[in-house]
Amino acid sequence: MAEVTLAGISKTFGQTGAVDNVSLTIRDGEFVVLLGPTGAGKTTTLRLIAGLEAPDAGRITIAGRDVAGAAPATRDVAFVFQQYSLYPHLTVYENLAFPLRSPARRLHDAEIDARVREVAKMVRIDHKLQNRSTRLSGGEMQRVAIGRALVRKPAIYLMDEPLSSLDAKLRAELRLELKRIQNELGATLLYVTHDQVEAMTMADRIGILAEGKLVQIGSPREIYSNPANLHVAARLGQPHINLLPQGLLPGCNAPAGTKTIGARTEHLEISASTPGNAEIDWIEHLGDQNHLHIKVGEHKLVTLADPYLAIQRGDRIDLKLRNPLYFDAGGQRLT
Ligand SMILES: Nc1ncnc2c1ncn2[C@@H]1O[C@H](COP(=O)(O)OP(=O)(O)OP(=O)(O)O)[C@@H](O)[C@H]1O
Repeated sequence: MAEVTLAGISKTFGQTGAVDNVSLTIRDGEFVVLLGPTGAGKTTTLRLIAGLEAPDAGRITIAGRDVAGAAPATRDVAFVFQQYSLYPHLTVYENLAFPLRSPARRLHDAEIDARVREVAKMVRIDHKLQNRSTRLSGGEMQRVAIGRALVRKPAIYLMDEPLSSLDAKLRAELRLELKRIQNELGATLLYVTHDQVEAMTMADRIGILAEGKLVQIGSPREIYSNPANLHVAARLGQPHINLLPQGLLPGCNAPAGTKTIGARTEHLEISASTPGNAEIDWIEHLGDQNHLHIKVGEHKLVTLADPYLAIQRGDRIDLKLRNPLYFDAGGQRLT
């Protein structure tokens, strides 16, 4: 595995800026997740590294080698796409073996066989090796697609929302497995998603992309607790961070220039009180937790609560802030 660097990479398509001056190092053995809304430039970044697009400006190195002008096949990367893209006429075994059969590799059949069986076990598809790839469930097909990337040991794995077409249960399962496999292999991996749970649970570092720019990069904890601006704060956290005007709630010590207060569940203190400064507008019961919808005058906010909290719709409460996040008029974080 190897380190991959992007230095000042930009790419436009006609009038559309897709990637704007992005600099990023994916360290050897690191799992980096690019998180951003649709159109943020995530896929384009992967395609630039793979050599499927050429940058307008900037430099990409893979294992220390400048890859400008190098064809995709010579870049030593493995790409997993959102859709399974398996060879339908081949068995699972042959799909997995395919990348190893290239004449340039000159691998013996015994070596290929050993590697295919090893990877099939890793992605837990070893019991279906002789099945036609079309006779598999969606989750199994995606395991094979991931396995087909893993049979090779490239400098970097590039994965573009590989779990997004699966149902929630399978996604959660494969998320864990992918992280385990990456750990076992010590693989360098750049993974694109717009799913914050995937980013939080798998990444060593998360890079937040917005309109082609890398707005912030850091560990999941850093990005969650220390967002650089409103955009980043709004990308992580469930329910979404509440954005309130300065002065609406008591209990904060806002620095000069504060325009907006960012309050997540852990930044809010609730106590039953009449008359109180807020009212419970609605309660959503999710089983293991409740979402409390709270009205403060004209403003509405949402917070998580213990399902055993003795509170009902229409109750008056006292709502106070506890070390919330502060943002200026331009949306930049103030500390
Ligand atoms: N081949 C292309 N031709 C023209 N415009 C393109 C092309 N590829 C991407 N774009 C544009 O570049 C911008 C970034 O696209 P990109 O696919 O990288 O975003 P993304 O973050 O991966 O989005 P998504 O989550 O929807 O996949 C978008 O505005 C998109 O329309």
